[in-house]
Amino acid sequence: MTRTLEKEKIKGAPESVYYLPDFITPEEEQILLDKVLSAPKPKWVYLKSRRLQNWGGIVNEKGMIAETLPSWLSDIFPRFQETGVFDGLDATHRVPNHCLVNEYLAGQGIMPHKDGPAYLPTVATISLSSHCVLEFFKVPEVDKETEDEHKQTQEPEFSLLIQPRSLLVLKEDVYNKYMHGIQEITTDDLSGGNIVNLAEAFPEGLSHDRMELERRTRISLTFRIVQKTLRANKILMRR
Ligand SMILES: O=C(O)CCC(=O)C(=O)O
Ligand SMILES: [Fe+2]
Repeated sequence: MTRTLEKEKIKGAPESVYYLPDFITPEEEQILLDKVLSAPKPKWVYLKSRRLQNWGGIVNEKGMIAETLPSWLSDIFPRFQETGVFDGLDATHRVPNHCLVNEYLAGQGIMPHKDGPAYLPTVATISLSSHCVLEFFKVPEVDKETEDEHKQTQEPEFSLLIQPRSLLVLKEDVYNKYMHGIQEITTDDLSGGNIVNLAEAFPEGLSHDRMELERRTRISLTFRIVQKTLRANKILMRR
């Protein structure tokens, strides 16, 4: 049965958040993990609390010098299309042209942030290997510096338990008006943080002895559409 985004709304979360458990199979998860982990060493960019790979090009303000995504990433596009992940965007932009791979060891995370105007406001994330808790903070329209100060003192407005093999889709309002982040901790307490999708994340039910979840290494694949792209040959000609 085809699952569509419309059926995957979460009670207690804004309209534009969708969570699809078991979007890929364990076999597909293993293939993706093997591909990520066998990428050439220079493909990894090391940050203080995670490492990442850019596929499709490097995004900057001027635009992205687009490279075709490898087939091990674009093989999932038909499933995105069946599910309607990128529907509603203008017709020239229905498939992602960029994939950011993030790897978090247990205890690593990402500061609350907005993904920003370089991308169209639909982002689709597939998770591999470990869960995480993604926290959402609503921000008034303020400049970047203020946002940074804002986050630490605030409780999240809502959180999502993101299980391995799931797909998370953030669109419109939640993309534009909320920041999202992952705390730098090794164990998640599922009874805190206002996690609104526990029923979806544990379809078989949640017993009390499972209120704490220990993190393992998590790899996430975040597919996005970069609006401004440049062709490599044009850049060379301008030099
Ligand atoms: O790993 C994730 O699920 C979130 C990644 C993220 O927010 C980003 O790269 O902008
Ligand atoms: Fe993000």
